[in-house]
Amino acid sequence: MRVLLIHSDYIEYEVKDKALKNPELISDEMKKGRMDEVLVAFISVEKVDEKNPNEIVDKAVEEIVNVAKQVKAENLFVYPFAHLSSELAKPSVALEVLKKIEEKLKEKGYNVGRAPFGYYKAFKISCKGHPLAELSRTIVPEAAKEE
Ligand SMILES: NCC(=O)N[C@H]1[C@@H](O)[C@H](n2cnc3c(N)ncnc32)O[C@@H]1CO
Repeated sequence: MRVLLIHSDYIEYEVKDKALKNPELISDEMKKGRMDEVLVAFISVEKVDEKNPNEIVDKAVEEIVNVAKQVKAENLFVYPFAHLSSELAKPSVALEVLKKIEEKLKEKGYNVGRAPFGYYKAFKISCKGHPLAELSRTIVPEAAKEE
């Protein structure tokens, strides 16, 4: 999994078109969204993550929470982003992983938003620009490390 973390004044998105034959079913209210004072996690779920999705979910949550505590962010935004890797997991696995990350972050008490999966989206983001405002993480299952 590749994660790009941007501590932002805001992020806003608007769904434009389907990017998959069967994108995530969404309500009209999910077609646009905005979150303020937010740590945005752009996430590419990778093929190697299919070896142990649950482990990847837990590791991603741990990484995101660590950064959220450092930048004192209470609002988090999970953004499906297929552009951080050339070896992507299949959409069915990726969506489940992203949903579980969202769910576990909520369980930890954060306000969590998530952009719809399987769409082209317009988005605007305002990076805060402080030294920890732009971070990236690569997360791999333990099983993959032994190969
Ligand atoms: N910016 C627009 C976009 O990325 N759209 C992507 C994601 O929303 C989602 N998607 C598909 N596979 C993945 C994956 N492995 N990881 C994350 N998202 C995925 O499906 C769209 C087409 O790839």
